Amino acid sequence: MVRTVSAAETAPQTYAWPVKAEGLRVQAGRHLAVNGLDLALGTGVHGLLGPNGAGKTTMMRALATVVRPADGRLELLGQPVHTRADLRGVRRALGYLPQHFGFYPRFTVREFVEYMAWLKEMPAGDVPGAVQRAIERVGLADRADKKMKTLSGGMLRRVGIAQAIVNDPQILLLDEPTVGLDPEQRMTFRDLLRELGADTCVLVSTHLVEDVVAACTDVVLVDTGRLVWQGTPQELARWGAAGDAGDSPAERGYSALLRTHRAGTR
Ligand SMILES: Nc1ncnc2c1ncn2[C@@H]1O[C@H](COP(=O)(O)OP(=O)(O)OP(=O)(O)O)[C@@H](O)[C@H]1O
Repeated sequence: MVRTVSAAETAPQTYAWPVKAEGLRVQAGRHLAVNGLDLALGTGVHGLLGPNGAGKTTMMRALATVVRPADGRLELLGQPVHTRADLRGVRRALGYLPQHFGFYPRFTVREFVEYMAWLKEMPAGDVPGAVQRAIERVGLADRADKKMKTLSGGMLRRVGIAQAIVNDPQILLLDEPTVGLDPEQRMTFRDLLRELGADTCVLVSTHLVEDVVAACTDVVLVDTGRLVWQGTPQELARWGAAGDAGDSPAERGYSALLRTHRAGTR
């Protein structure tokens, strides 16, 4: 299949970071869930770690432009999105799997992914091929014409990943994509992540430190709405000591960094 290359893709890149946040503050209801976040993300797979309530979902929602920041700066693909700018161009280049995504249960997998491709304003001629490829990449080709309501939880999650990648996004945001995936599918998904990270800025939130070690080039650790630490999975593993909680060097590194951060903020 020959993919149509948009003008945006051939234009010279004028920004240093696909994602750049400075002093970002984002409300979740009345709560300031992201509270002064500084972050720069390049091409690659960034694993977003942090305890429950750290602000990961709220941060993803701001990056996906579904919630406007309360304060600070946020630039996506070099374009400020914290202002009232026209976001259509940026949104066309985004892929987003929310923590909970809605769908019409009577749609087939193919109809749903097509519908999302249409919402992302993909050229009509590109849609059927792109949809088929996205469905194949998540291993659901044999279910493509089954209704969404007949799928298992793990399969639905994979449809969610398919809709997020259908437009070959430049920024891909995946909020807990591996929830409900069986071990075999998690391995396949890690391969897909590595493949996508070659030319895309991928941010993937998870509670599974082992997934981050296996598939991410970079780790982003957040707590109480702020960046605690950023580095490679190998550096994360070096932070842990024998007394830290966890079953692997990276899990112990995670515990050690959070402990140190919390001691410093008390
Ligand atoms: N609608 C809301 N109203 C008030 N507080 C909220 C709302 N949504 C989220 N919060 C609070 O904001 C904080 C951050 O929530 P968020 O869902 O972003 O965290 P998270 O890191 O994704 O957590 P988890 O790992 O549990 O998914 C939490 O303290 C949460 O209780």
